[in-house]
Amino acid sequence: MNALTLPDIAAQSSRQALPLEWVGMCGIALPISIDGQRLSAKADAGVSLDDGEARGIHMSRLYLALERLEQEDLTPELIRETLQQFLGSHDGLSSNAYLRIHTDLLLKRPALVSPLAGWKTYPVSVLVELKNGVFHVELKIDVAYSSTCPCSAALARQLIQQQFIDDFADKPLEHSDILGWLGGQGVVATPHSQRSIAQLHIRLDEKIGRFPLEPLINEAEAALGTAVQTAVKRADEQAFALANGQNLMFCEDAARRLNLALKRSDAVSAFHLRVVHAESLHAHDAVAESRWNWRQA
Ligand SMILES: Nc1nc2c(ncn2[C@@H]2O[C@H](COP(=O)(O)OP(=O)(O)OP(=O)(O)O)[C@@H](O)[C@H]2O)c(=O)[nH]1
Repeated sequence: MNALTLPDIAAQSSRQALPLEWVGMCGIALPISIDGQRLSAKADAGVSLDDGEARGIHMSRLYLALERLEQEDLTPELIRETLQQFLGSHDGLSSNAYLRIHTDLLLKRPALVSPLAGWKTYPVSVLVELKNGVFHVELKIDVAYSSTCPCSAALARQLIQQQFIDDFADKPLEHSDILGWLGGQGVVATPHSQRSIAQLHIRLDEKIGRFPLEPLINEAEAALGTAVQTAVKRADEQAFALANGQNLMFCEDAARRLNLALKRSDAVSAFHLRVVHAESLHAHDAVAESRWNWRQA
């Protein structure tokens, strides 16, 4: 037992009386469960420090309030209660509470044709705040997909047409010759495509009871049509080539497709999305953004 009283610096008065918008801890290791899946997460937990005279907040009280999140499945209601606990333990000091949880969701995805499947990770952040008594829940989800440039595809087709003119200028058009030509030397050019990423920042409807991560990812991937694959045999790769050919996309096209898909979702009340095409034509990226009902909280 320590005979001396432990100094409590946080309880002292601040020399510069000034409120602060956010004070807390970032990068706290936290095991969580989402829909029964155990995940490794990092949490950023904070409150406002409204009392400008107070030297500091009580970090340990926020840290300890996170304990419940490792014991129960993560839901908006559980997080709301955690934020209320943040504020309850900072009575007179704080009126706003914040929590950000960053994790990688793991989903098993089937191959396009063969009876195979494999795992994909989706970086996900759950961003919540209890500000002026109003509870906001947002999700950030990254979805990777392939985009084939429609302009490049048209230019490649034109070169193939030119090759056809050159190769068949003085020849009768025989079915077997054309078939062979199409499967070989005729296709002289291919369009460029790139691995692309859709960064979805979604504000959830306040009535939502669970985090609809998998449904939102499925809707985004369906809208794009070219989600990156896991287990791939040649039959799957051929189906992927067809999917790319049927879904030629500029970044603007991808952003518009996602906009329409998210607007259809009952779970979504607002969004700000960003698509990034890591161009193979350029050393820089092609980027488009789209917002709906979006106001910075
Ligand atoms: N406020 C604040 N605390 C910090 C910081 N860095 C480390 N800490 C430490 O976080 C620890 C926990 O703070 P408190 O929650 O106030 O700890 P406590 O006084 O034992 O707990 P309570 O009795 O509940 O107030 C303290 O030892 C602080 O020194 C900082 O930048 N700000």
